[in-house]
Amino acid sequence: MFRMIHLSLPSLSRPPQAQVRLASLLQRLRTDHGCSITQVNRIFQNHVALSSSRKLRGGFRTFSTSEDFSAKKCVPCNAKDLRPMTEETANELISRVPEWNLVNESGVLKLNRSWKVKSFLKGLELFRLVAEVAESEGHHPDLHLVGWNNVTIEIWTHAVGGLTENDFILAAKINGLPLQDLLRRKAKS
Ligand SMILES: C[C@H](O)[C@H](O)[C@H]1CNC2=NC(N)=NC(=O)C2=N1
Repeated sequence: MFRMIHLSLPSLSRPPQAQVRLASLLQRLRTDHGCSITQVNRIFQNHVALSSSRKLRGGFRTFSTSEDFSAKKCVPCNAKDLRPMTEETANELISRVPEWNLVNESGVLKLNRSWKVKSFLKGLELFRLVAEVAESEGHHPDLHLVGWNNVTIEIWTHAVGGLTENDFILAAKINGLPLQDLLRRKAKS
């Protein structure tokens, strides 16, 4: 059973004091919330990001710092406590999905990446491979194929109007697809 722990988390942007406060906070997780040592260690090892939602007032979602996003599974987007992440958190995570860009489209944060494919049909084949991953994750990208060979994929969580960890998981899984044969060779510089 997933239990949301509402804690006023110290800002991690000022490491020295925050680390001390964080250590005592983690002690409180054990004493006040009955977390086991294993649970506390898992929270400590993970990057803890403040939820951007006022309603959660210091609630938090953890983003694994070590685990590769492609090894994770998306969660249903209709989960009640799902909130868009802050731009600060997105900027911390973007380096974990190489070749993807973080864009802010009229206030909505999205991930996007473009490819040049060999042909229109290869573009549709790329869409099919991506669609298989999306369907298995229950999380879907916006697909664009323009000028016959220019593919752009945008990923964001429509249910919350911004980015969640699901988007980074889907981007990482798309990075793992065998797309090489569909793509035009980069012109020799
Ligand atoms: C219940 C299920 O999670 C929703 O219908 C999913 C389907 N795929 C989705 N994909 C994306 N990108 N955003 C969503 O909000 C979303 N919602």
